[in-house]
Amino acid sequence: MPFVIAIDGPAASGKGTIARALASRLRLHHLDTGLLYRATAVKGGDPVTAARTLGPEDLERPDLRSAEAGQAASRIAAIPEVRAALVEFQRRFALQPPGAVLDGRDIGTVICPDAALKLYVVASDEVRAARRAAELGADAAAILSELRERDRRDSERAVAPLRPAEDALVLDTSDLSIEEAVAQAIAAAERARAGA
Ligand SMILES: Nc1ncnc2c1ncn2[C@@H]1O[C@H](COP(=O)(O)OP(=O)(O)OP(=O)(O)O)[C@@H](O)[C@H]1O
Ligand SMILES: Nc1ccn([C@@H]2O[C@H](COP(=O)(O)O)[C@@H](O)[C@H]2O)c(=O)n1
Repeated sequence: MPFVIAIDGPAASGKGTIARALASRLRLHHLDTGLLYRATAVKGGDPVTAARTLGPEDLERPDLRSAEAGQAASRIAAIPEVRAALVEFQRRFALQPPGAVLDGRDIGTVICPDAALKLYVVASDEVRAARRAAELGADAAAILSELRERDRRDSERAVAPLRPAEDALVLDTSDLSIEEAVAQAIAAAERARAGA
């Protein structure tokens, strides 16, 4: 049985940083599922067709990480047919041996409800905005309102809204360095692997 770790949480909380480190440390595959929604939005045209025809080249575009792509992604992510078009790929990815780490918004609740470990990564709005602003070289106040708008849309949508799975472990990274946050996640993964 592949070892699957589901990581969810609001924008810029540190999900991807933790997911990459866990995958590298535990030698698991990693999928940043937000990229699928960003690529669908940036591809343009009818979003359902874009999601159904997404190819590897769409995931390599240099403009996927922008704040605009994030906003556009959260709009098309509310369309049930877009989500449905992306489910199968994510589930197949998760089942590759020896296992995988997937990060997103609905991994623990919808995509991989049987994951061995579910982490819900959070940080205060201000900390998230400061980190993302530093990463993009952008203004923290503008980023703060962009993150809040995106989180609200992601939490309020009818299908697969952003929320912690009932059995998720909440990891608040507000006062943790990257090394401290990763260490806590690795400890949780080792407990899950040992069946504790
Ligand atoms: N514990 C931490 N301490 C300091 N900086 C951090 C920490 N965790 C993540 N970061 C930084 O915060 C930024 C956002 O982190 P990351 O991209 O991992 O978040 P995310 O939740 O995956 O974002 P998104 O929702 O956009 O996919 C990055 O620049 C990352 O280096
Ligand atoms: N499992 C997921 C992953 C992402 N989304 C939507 O995509 C937007 C961009 O995601 P990032 O992780 O790259 O910031 C996000 O705001 C969500 O709207 C999703 O719905 N489900």
